[in-house]
Amino acid sequence: MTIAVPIVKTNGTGNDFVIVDERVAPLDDPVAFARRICARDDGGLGADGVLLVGSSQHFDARMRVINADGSEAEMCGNGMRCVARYLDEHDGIGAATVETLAGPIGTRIIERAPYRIAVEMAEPRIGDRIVLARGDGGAFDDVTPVDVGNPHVVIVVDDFRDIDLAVDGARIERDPRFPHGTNVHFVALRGERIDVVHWERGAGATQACGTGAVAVAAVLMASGRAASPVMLHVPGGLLEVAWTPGTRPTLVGDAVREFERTVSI
Ligand SMILES: N[C@@H](CCC[C@H](N)C(=O)O)C(=O)O
Repeated sequence: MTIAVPIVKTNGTGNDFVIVDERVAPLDDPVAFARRICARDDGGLGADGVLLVGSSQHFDARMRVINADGSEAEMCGNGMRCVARYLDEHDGIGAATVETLAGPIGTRIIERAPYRIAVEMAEPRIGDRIVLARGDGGAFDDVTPVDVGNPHVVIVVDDFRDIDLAVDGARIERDPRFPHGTNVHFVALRGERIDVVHWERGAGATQACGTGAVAVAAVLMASGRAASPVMLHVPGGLLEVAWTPGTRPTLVGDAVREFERTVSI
């Protein structure tokens, strides 16, 4: 039997998602759906993941995050802005609290034309600095694991020419030191300017990663290399993170609705 599923294609700073409102169209097999719809060739729409919006007993809604490879993530910062816009447009909720596997997350619409949204993220837990081997026999010596509800490593390098994102990112994502896999962020500091490129667990290279932006900002602030609020230049644009240790950080960025349609599965 073929089922018609209404979807919204959306992105936050270029990190792109397919939203399915499970309150309207529950999916039997979200993993298979994500793998098919996220494929950038082979007949898919192309996306970094699927965001499932559902009802929550205690909060305004629930968001589940299924990566392009079908794995489930605890949280997604850019995706949360897209869901916040969806809840604003479809449910009339401008300030939502959304249940996730990383706990309840608060959202607030700052502007609507164009959409600019603040997300109150989970407080980052910064691990001890470690060294990781590079593919060429050298080492990355400025590596910090950070938990933002989902796992990240922040690697500061002198120059992006020193890395091969696909090779180094994929290897570190599966390094046995990170039993649940990890998102990987390479950071280059150029005076006041902070550039970041991302390799996401379950999705590969992405234009932006919101939880990753919080991880990067937290590491740079905690080590005295940046002060709040931090502006991060990522491939898809700019992300802003404000944080005072001991509180929850705020991530601010856009939320773009690309198109809505019904797909048959
Ligand atoms: N793009 C996201 C993070 C999505 C989940 C991630 N790939 C994981 O597996 O943890 C963001 O904006 O935070």
